[in-house]
Amino acid sequence: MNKIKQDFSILIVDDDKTNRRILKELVEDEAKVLLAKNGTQAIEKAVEFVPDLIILDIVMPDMDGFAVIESLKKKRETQHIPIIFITGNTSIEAEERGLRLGAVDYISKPFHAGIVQARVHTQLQFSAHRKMLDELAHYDALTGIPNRRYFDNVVASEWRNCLQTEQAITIAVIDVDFFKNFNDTYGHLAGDKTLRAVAQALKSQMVRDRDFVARLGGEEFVVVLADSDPRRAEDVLHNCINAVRELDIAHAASECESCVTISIGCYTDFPDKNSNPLEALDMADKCLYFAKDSGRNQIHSQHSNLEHSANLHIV
Ligand SMILES: Nc1nc2c(ncn2[C@@H]2O[C@H](COP(=O)(O)OP(=O)(O)OP(=O)(O)O)[C@@H](O)[C@H]2O)c(=O)[nH]1
Repeated sequence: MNKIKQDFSILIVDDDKTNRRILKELVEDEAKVLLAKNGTQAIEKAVEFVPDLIILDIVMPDMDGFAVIESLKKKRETQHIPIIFITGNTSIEAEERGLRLGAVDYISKPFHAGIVQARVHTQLQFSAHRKMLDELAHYDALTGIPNRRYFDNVVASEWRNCLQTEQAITIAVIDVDFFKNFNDTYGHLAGDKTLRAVAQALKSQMVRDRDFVARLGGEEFVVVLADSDPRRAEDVLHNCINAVRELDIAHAASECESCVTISIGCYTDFPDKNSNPLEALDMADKCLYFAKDSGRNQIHSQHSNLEHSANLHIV
């Protein structure tokens, strides 16, 4: 059996210290092991570390394994984590309940070491495939940053968060200036290299955990700044413009500068029940056209209920 080589982690949840130690020894060749001795600790560690697999005991004081799995399946950040029950409860009813609650496997104690290892190995292989599919589905192949699909998920969930917390959300659409001319002058491969460099420059400005940048397609990128003061959002976007200029990629065919630059359309909204992220994206896109019409290499920003609209030139 080939060991899984990727960086995996497994959370072992058992109230019995000896069981925790034995299980740890069985799986530690395949993955980094985290330990929890009760249900509360298990949930805390699952949320904090989001392990690739959880091995869960059922009979524990205070909170049993069924309550733990129910709680984990309700949380967005942990609901996808596969869970194997390992338990002394050998009844058919318990096994059926565990599987119906979403466990991927059910192993009875006393367990056979080789069987535990084989089943854990199988689940880690599934995890490896899931990760690969997730990568393909959510990341842009050229630049390595999140893609349009990932953006759609993030903006929808951040919109809901900001609606609940009554915080502002900023969506900014970013376009590389005169990129067709760039390709025509320097070739498509140089164009690809530039898109990768621009993506990294934008990513380097996403300094807070929730700051998000994705490639929308072609030479267009999008930034989401949730729970962010509009002034801070504008600062971040200024920094994006400067970071791209500082790449200092020659662009002899640009009609606004001698190096590669970007234009940004920025829309800030306080979400309410009548607004939605797609409309906000559309507004940001309209702002982008203003920025382009006004000479490119600049931000045009608008705020929904602040009656504020401005062109911010970068020198
Ligand atoms: N190298 C490269 N070029 C791409 C890629 N995707 C889109 N493009 C090119 O990006 C260019 C976009 O051209 P336009 O939409 O006319 O935009 P522009 O030339 O930047 O003009 P403005 O937006 O008005 O400044 C086209 O030439 C596309 O072929 C890609 O993945 N790699």
